[in-house]
This record gives sequence, structure tokens and C-alpha cells, in this order.
Amino acid sequence: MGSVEECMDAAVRVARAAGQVVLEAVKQEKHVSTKSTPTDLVTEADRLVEELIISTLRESFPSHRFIGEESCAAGEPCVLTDSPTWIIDPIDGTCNFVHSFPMVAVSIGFAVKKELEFGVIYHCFEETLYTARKGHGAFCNGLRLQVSKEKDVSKALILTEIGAKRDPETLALFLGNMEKLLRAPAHGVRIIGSSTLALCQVAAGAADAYYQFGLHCWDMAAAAIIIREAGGVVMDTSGGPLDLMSRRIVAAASQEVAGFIVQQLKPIGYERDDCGERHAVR
Ligand SMILES: O=P(O)(O)O[C@H]1[C@H](O)[C@@H](O)[C@H](O)[C@H](O)[C@@H]1O
Ligand SMILES: [Mg+2]
Ligand SMILES: [Mg+2]
Repeated sequence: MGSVEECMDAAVRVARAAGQVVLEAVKQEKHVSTKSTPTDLVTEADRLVEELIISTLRESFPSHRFIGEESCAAGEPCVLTDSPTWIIDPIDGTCNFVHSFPMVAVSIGFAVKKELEFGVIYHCFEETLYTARKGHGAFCNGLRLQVSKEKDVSKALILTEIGAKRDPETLALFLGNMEKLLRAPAHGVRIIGSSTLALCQVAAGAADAYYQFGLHCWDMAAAAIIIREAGGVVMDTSGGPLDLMSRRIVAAASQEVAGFIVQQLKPIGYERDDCGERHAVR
């Protein structure tokens, strides 16, 4: 199976290699298509980078299971079992990638018995590597990460993402949720176009909370353990335990800020990644 340490070392190597491919690809002409909605973009680079990552890891760990964003888009099952499972977003921030907006990451999470063991997120433009292993802390380029510990939402910088849906009802709920937090009043709300990099800012103490409806398991897996190991909290938007397949998350530097956000949010419905079974992440 390979030890967790061997798996994490392999994840770091392949994330860096994939990040260099992304950085080269961003300079080339992009062939853009759409998935679930006209704003849910995908490029040939997304597919190629995912193929690079999965083929490299499968060579070393043939018995493992893989959940990849673009493999799932192509019809592969998105089900988390007890098997050692890699949860991969080859290019997080594809819309940013298409526009050469410099917030693009490679995200690789790893779970055994449905428990997140480590996460690796590589910021392709900054060549910055965020890592965390369960019980061993969170790091950015080897420097330990610590959340801000901010407990007061009126002193908090909050990040979110829009998600793929743009119908009037979703937009009204999205803007209503944001308005509630701006009226708190939070210091600010920011949208940077990459869930994983936004969550890394919370882990780094550069933001104090993140919430979203509509992200996927591959947007959350690596980032959730990085935030936990940086001393932060991650949970469902209902306040319950994080459910990796639920398409929703609240992450924060403190229980107090997370709890305030949970109280304010009106839910926005998205179909589960696993379309049915519940998987609480421990
Ligand atoms: O598709 P990629 O991998 O670029 O991930 C993004 C999602 O597409 C957005 O809906 C979502 O809102 C976030 O921006 C997320 O990073
Ligand atoms: Mg993504
Ligand atoms: Mg992606």
C-alpha cells in the first residue's frame, strides 16, 4: 500500500511537476469547454494534468482508488470508500487559468478509511507548496502555518466562492448570504476564484474564515486537513461535521466565527458529489 509518508512524498513530487505543466500551459492557447453550467469551465490542460497526476501515482500505488475532478466529469464514480483514496483537483481555478489570472493551484488530498491523512496544494504562479499531515502540523514552503485565532466576526476577513450556478434564485441566496456578513460587519468579503487557495489563506492566518455552497470534494479534501492542522475548524454549513461529498463547507480560525457564519447562511442546494450516500469525514 505504501506508508502515509511515502504517499505524501509522492504527492509533493507530482504536485510540483503538475504545477510546472500548468505554468507552461497558461502561456499557450487554451481550448475551453464547459461542464455543468456555462461558467463551469474546463480545458484540455485540466484533463492532461489530471492524467499526469493519476498515472504517476497509480504506478507507485496500483491498489489505491482515485477521485479526480475531470475523471468524475467523464463519468467515473465519485464514491469515497475505506480504501486508500486520492482526491485530486488538477487545476483549481480553471476560470482564472483561462484568463491568466494568477490564482491557480494543484490540489491533492489523501484519505484512508474515509479519514483525511494529508493534503498537498501547490500554488502554480507563486510556486508555493501548502502541506499538512494528520497530527504533524501544516506548512507553507516548510514554514509552519497557524490560523489567526480571530474570534470576532467584526474583525474578520471572510473569503467565499460563487460556485457554478448563476440562476436568479441561487444568485439571490449567494448575495443575501454575503450581505448578512457585510452587515455584521465583517472587515471584508473576498472572492479569489480558487477554493483551495482561499482555504489556504485561512490556514495561513491571512484570512479568518471561508464558506461556500457548490464546491466539490476535490476542492475541500487537501485544504480541510491543512486548516485543521493549522489550528482552524472546518464543518458543514449546518454546524455539523464536515461531509466531504456534501458540496458545502464553513472553515474558520475559531469556533466563534464559524458559528456566527453558520447562523447567518441560507443554504444553496447542489447535488452531492456521491449522489446519495453520506460520508462524514473524521
Ligand atoms: O473548477 P475548479 O477546479 O476551477 O474549481 C472552482 C469551481 O469550479 C468553482 O465553482 C468554485 O466556486 C471555486 O472557484 C473552485 O475553485
Ligand atoms: Mg476546483
Ligand atoms: Mg479543477
